[in-house]
Amino acid sequence: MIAITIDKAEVSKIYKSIDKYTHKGIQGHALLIGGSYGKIGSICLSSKAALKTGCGLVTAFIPKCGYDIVQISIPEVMVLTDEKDELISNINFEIIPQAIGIGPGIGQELPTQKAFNEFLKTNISPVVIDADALNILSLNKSWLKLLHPKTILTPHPKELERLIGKWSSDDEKMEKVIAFSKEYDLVIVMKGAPTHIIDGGIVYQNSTGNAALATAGSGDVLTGMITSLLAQSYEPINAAILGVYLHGLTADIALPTTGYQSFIASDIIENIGKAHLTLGN
Ligand SMILES: NC(=O)C1=CN([C@@H]2O[C@H](COP(=O)(O)OP(=O)(O)OC[C@H]3O[C@@H](n4cnc5c(N)ncnc54)[C@H](OP(=O)(O)O)[C@@H]3O)[C@@H](O)[C@H]2O)[C@@H](O)CC1
Ligand SMILES: Nc1ncnc2c1ncn2[C@@H]1O[C@H](COP(=O)(O)OP(=O)(O)O)[C@@H](O)[C@H]1O
Ligand SMILES: [Mg+2]
Repeated sequence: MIAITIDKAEVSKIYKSIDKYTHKGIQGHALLIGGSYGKIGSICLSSKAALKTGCGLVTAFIPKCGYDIVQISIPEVMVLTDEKDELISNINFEIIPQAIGIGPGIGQELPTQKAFNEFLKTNISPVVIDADALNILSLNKSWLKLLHPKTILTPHPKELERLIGKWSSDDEKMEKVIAFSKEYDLVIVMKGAPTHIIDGGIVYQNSTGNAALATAGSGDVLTGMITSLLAQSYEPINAAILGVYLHGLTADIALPTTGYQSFIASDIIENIGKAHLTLGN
């Protein structure tokens, strides 16, 4: 096993500054798929985080009940809706996104499981899989074979346990995740304090972030950030590394003004610009 610390020196090697003559068409189009009745906020957070991380265009695919919510809270984001009001039942779109993030707030209802299966069978874009989309995979483990190489999975500890089963020590957990990553050729963002990223036999350990991130929606924001970087043509492992680093850095930057208690997921989004500025333009 090779262990690498994700710090400023490591991230500077992969960071791409913005070309003076770029335009929104070149900056990449990210599609965020998720949300259900009562959890539209998750996709608002992911979509806004994607835009603030630098991709040129963002579309959210949500159930109908979220239409006004997303359009009013983030006018920069385009919206496509499912035919159902309260959940996603048929993931159907004509745009060609450079990256897709799927799962925040999507729920695990049977029609949503079916829609996710159909999506996995037909999708051709690089993907980040999070939250309930991970839980749906755990309920249907044979679908793991449908994932393209280097698909990014972003489980928190409970989601990870549902995917790979229980462990009795940190060493055993790492062994199991490495084996899982190798078996399906996946990039695993193993969220926690600290977050590790596992790509086969290489384990990256993040150095940014703090307990202020223990707040609702902070993972939804991370999904938007990594999807945005994928859409900007970062290789999957580099999108995961840079996304996790910047996400943690926002909390380190904000902490002196927010303290741990009042920091919320929107504060991550507010501080993405300052985090970027520590690396370049
Ligand atoms: N505003 C919105 O719309 C929001 C919508 N959201 C959406 O809600 C959906 C459900 O997602 P979810 O993660 O809340 O539920 P779930 O998978 O059951 O996991 C919870 C359990 O996991 C554990 N656990 C978690 N972290 C851990 C850690 N670091 N370390 C250790 N344990 C940890 C812990 O288990 P316990 O320790 O209690 O056994 C906890 O009870 C999903 O689609 C998501 O996107 C949310 O993002 C919130 C904002
Ligand atoms: N104590 C902590 N220290 C550092 N990072 C944390 C801590 N608690 C949570 N995080 C980070 O916050 C995020 C939480 O993700 P997740 O549990 O999916 O949140 P949600 O589903 O509410 O959006 C992860 O990136 C995790 O690493
Ligand atoms: Mg989550």
